[in-house]
Amino acid sequence: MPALVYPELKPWPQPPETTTELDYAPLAVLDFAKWDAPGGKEELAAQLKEASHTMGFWTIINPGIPQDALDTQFALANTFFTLPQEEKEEITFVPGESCWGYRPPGTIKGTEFKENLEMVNMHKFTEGTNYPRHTFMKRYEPLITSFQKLVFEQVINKIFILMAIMLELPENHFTDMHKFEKASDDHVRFIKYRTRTVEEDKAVSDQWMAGHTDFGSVTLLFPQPIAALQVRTPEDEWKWVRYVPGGIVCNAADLIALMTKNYVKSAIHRVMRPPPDQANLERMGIFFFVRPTNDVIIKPNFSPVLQREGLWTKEDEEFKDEDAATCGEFVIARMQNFNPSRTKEQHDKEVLKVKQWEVVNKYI
Ligand SMILES: O=C(O)CCC(=O)C(=O)O
Ligand SMILES: [Fe+2]
Repeated sequence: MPALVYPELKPWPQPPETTTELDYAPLAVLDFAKWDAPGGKEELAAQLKEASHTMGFWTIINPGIPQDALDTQFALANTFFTLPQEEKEEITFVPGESCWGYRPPGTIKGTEFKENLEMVNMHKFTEGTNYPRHTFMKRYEPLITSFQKLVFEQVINKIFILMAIMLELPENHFTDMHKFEKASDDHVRFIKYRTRTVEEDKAVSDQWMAGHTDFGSVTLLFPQPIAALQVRTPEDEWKWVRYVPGGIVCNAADLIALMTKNYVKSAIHRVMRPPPDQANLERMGIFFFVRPTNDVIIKPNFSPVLQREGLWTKEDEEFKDEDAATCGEFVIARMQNFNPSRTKEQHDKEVLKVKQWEVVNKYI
């Protein structure tokens, strides 16, 4: 058991669930225990079709990740954030250049207030990748990599198989574009949110992270009970994302939306002050940001579903691979374009052009 192999890791006791009645988003709950049952995959694909086309968010239960493996990752995150500041800052984000390593609390865009979060981004540790890593993280490489591989096999590959089924494509259509062993910007993020007083939060309209979309294909948020995440619904309302015990919250992101002509929605989401019974508790988040491999060309992917929906056009048919951007180029351009010290207004005005694609950063 990993926890016994690394006794020095400080456990992160998960706080109790909120008892506050919140205005929750109606998110589909996909039960992966049905995967091998007759018709199970088809049933799950139908659920994902509806969820990804409307909310862009869904929850997966019974994902096949043992609780002790999750507990160990939370303990790793907790131990990392209690390191002396200079050790955390050994590898630090370079704004406009890279987002690997640690990001200390910054100043909230356009204000004099400090963020209440710190984060660390860990690129997957695969052959041939040479991204900077903390000495601390290197010590735990086998633990980190075995967890990431397990999540890839048990959850990520299955999401992409379901997406292929729902779009009436061969099952390997999206899994061929997402390979753990191949170069891509797949990474895991740990975020620790500290509490703030009512007055401090009031000054920032209770917002802990501005509304945004994610850059890649899909993002996973591992189970944690503090209510803080909100999703922007198709009706343009903010709704809370409900914690489902053992459930992994998933959202679709920009690249999968581009490839499916926005059939799959890249949902805007944000993080807010938790309800009163949880507002005095720190929040630890562990995320898996999944991105296509660097060589994948960003282009509209044909699907009979898109065709029937009238989303497939003559231009899509005539799309030329030669002048198209790859996912590697796209992700680098977006990462370099992201400058945490830039104000929301500056970001909003900018349209980033990556070859044929135009992307607007949405910060709301
Ligand atoms: O803390 C959360 O639940 C969401 C964080 C998030 O959206 C992000 O890091 O992109
Ligand atoms: Fe996000």
